[in-house]
Amino acid sequence: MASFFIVYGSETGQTAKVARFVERVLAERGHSVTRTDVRDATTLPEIDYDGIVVASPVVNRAHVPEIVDFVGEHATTLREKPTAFVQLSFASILPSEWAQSGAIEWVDALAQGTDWVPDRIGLFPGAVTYTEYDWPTRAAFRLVSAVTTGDTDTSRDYEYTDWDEVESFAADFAAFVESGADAQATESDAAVVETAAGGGSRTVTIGTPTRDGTPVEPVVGEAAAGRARLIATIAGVIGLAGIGYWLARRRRRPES
Ligand SMILES: Cc1cc2nc3c(=O)[nH]c(=O)nc-3n(C[C@H](O)[C@H](O)[C@H](O)COP(=O)(O)O)c2cc1C
Repeated sequence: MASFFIVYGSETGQTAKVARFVERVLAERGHSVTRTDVRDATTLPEIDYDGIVVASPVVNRAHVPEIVDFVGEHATTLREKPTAFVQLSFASILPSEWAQSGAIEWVDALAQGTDWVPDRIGLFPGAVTYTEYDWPTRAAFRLVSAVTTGDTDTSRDYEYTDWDEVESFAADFAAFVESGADAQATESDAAVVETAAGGGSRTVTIGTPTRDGTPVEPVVGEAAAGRARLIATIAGVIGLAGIGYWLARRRRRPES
């Protein structure tokens, strides 16, 4: 029996759900598991576990700040132990190459900032939980969804996480820890690639971007697509005006 520590951050609950699921997979293999919401833990336990799982969604192009702090604080321990990092994002829902490479770049940024390269990395599609969002977030996700997944019914939530893939990932990490960190990736439906980062090798599991694995065509009507384009154009003009204003102010500001 090995001991595992799972620490996660979650804004709207999907990563918490994944953390609970990973806990169950590990426990079913006979391991002892401690699972902690990074925000609930007033003091984090001294980490002395055989394997550590860190999980975070991407929110506004970054991981949950408390998770980043946790990794920074415990980087030495994380470098010495078998570790897995689980990332949930909207980008991983999308089959396009830019979205997929963007998803791994967030992990690269975390690894570079903390000098920690997890042994196993899982990039999984998250969820769009319209019913949990405030109206600006709901509107933003409706717009993004209109031009990507087509899932724009804001009266319900959309879960894209493939639980079989998360199970394979958790089982693979368990096998890795059980065998003294020598195990190779097990069979999985998800793409598993070996890459080098920061001088070490790592195994990245890339969750299937859509429910059935086929690229999604934007399933929006012409009118909706036209509205989305108009809003995007207005947002772009406002953004550019903001940058112009900022530059103008900077130029006028006297050198100190
Ligand atoms: C306010 C907000 C900002 C988000 N920003 C991003 C982002 O920049 N990139 C991305 O790929 N996904 C983004 N997402 C999608 C989340 O990563 C996804 O919904 C994930 O499942 C959320 O996990 P959680 O429920 O554990 O918070 C964002 C979600 C929210 C609510």
